[in-house]
Amino acid sequence: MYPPTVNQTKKENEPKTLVFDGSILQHESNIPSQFIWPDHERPSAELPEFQVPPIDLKGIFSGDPLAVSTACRLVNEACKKHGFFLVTNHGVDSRLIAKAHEYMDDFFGMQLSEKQQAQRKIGDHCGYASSFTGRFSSKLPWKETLSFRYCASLHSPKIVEGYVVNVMGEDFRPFGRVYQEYCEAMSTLSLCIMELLGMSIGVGPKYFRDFFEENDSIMRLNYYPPCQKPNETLGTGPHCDPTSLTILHQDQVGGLQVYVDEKWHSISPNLDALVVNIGDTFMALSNGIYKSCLHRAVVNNRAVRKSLAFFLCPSRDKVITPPRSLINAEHPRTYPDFIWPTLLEFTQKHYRADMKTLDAFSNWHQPNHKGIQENKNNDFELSVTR
Ligand SMILES: C=C1C[C@]23C[C@H]1CC[C@H]2[C@]1(C)CCC[C@@](C)(C(=O)O)[C@H]1[C@@H]3C(=O)O
Ligand SMILES: O=C(O)CCC(=O)C(=O)O
Ligand SMILES: [Fe+2]
Repeated sequence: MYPPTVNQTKKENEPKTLVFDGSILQHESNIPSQFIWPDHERPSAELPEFQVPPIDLKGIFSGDPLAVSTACRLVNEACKKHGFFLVTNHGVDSRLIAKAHEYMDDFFGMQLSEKQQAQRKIGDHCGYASSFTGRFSSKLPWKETLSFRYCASLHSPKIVEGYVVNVMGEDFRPFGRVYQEYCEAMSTLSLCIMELLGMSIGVGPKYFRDFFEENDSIMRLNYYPPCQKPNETLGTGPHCDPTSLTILHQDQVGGLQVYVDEKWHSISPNLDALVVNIGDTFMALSNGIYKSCLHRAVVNNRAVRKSLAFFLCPSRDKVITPPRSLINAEHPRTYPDFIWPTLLEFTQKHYRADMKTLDAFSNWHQPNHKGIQENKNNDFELSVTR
């Protein structure tokens, strides 16, 4: 049913994989060509700032009817238009967030050889990766990442802590504990936001929440070293997250940009706020009514930038299908039914996630799906002929 996995291994006559050592490359003015993005995708110097009203969750937690109706209206407007919003008074302990950022400095400040103890394997999404030099051949992101799998199911208690100790050793247990606690806080907040999304679109608090009670999510630490050519590179290229919902905390350096009204806008740092954006899987769950947010991250030539991204994903066996009440003449079925592991595998083995992932996946998953063309410029050479 599925095409053979794209050939991931480098052939012997192919150039040796470039090694991205941020501690060295951050001082280089001669940037390797693999990191240089085409003119039309490069960041522009001056950008309009996007004024987005933060949604105060304090009233939601207390069940204040006026606060709930205001939040539903703001969320509905934002998600129909561009797919992101900010939340404040979110209930996540600021000391936990600060600790998570501190531990990132410790980990990414280590020697490359030490970080590579947690090296991410080809086709897997967990572990340490330095700009995916072994995975993509061009438009490489200027970043190092460390990703964990988080499971809310009671069958996988302390999965993050256990993974960290397993790959990095017992000395890293406090490190693992902080991210275990951080993921638990993100999972709890995600369920509250899923209820809000359900009420805002008119299907009630339960329908969406039920997909994520036992979520099987991804936690990603993004570490962006300074770059001497910040207008020719990108920390993370333009994309929509293939996942369901992303809760992101960016540090005070700033660099997150979202695409709204045909223009890129910068999102100013706010240490007390969390950025929430709709991903492809939730766009499918909402039958295309709520939009997957197109965004990217730029780098700078003076300071390291860090962000903590929690990618909410449904239980592996849940079939992603919108509620019948969201399917009508104005909104016919837009995407096929699928399970998240299939879309995840598509992004890890066949298609570099970008702004057209869900369209490409729909076409690949259900070839007779009308009018959808995969992105020919994608990095993976799709081994399938259709
Ligand atoms: C399921 C995922 C794939 C990526 C991490 C999560 C959600 C976001 C995806 C990603 C960040 C989108 C841009 C391209 C990407 C390759 C990256 O720059 O990291 C994507 C992640 C990935 O495939 O590792
Ligand atoms: O670092 C950021 O601000 C954005 C990162 C991002 O979009 C991602 O990791 O999916
Ligand atoms: Fe993203």
